[in-house]
Amino acid sequence: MSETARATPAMIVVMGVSGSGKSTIARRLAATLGWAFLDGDDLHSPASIAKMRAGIPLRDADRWPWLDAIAAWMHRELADGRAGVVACSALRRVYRERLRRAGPGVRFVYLAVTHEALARRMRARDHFMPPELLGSQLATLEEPAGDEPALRVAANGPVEDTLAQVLCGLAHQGLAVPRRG
Ligand SMILES: Nc1ncnc2c1ncn2[C@@H]1O[C@H](COP(=O)(O)OP(=O)(O)OP(=O)(O)O)[C@@H](O)[C@H]1O
Ligand SMILES: O=C(O)[C@H](O)[C@@H](O)[C@H](O)[C@H](O)CO
Repeated sequence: MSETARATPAMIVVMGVSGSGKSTIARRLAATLGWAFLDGDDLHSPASIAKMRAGIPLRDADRWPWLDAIAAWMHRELADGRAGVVACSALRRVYRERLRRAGPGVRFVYLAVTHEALARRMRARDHFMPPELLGSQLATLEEPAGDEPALRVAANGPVEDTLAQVLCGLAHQGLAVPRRG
């Protein structure tokens, strides 16, 4: 890792549609690296949670204040010199651009999962997000383009495989090494 990379704390946003494994992978990644962790789901307004629970997709107007609250958390952590990991859908490019305002260290890990695996995972869990919203999630998703600071990971397999791929990809970019001991 270069000294420059070491000097600028990283803020990794684990992104993707509902059921792709963002919360699971982001939490594990933060624990492995010893970095701060935020689950973006915890910052949704009660009104947004009620909407999703009722099977109504969020709209841009619902998401902007939420994304700004997440960006504010990332900005505070970076300003205090702390690296972090955030779970946030960040489905559209404009949402990612908004999150990147938090600071130069913001990067994305995109969990790419097949429609079938997503539907299976969403049916299997107990969560406010109903499986019926998967269609609108996929319709809204704009996969990160080549000019965005994003690592794409195929995340159809077991959690441990996905985590290993993420760590390997980040290490390749000189971004993160698991803490020792
Ligand atoms: N490779 C994998 N990576 C992450 N999660 C996986 C994987 N395989 C299976 N799962 C399971 O998929 C489910 C969905 O994971 P999780 O809740 O982390 O997704 P999410 O993207 O945060 O969803 P949401 O945005 O709706 O909160 C969990 O029950 C998790 O254990
Ligand atoms: O951006 C969105 O459409 C939604 O906010 C969802 O993706 C949720 O945050 C979450 O992932 C649900 O569990």
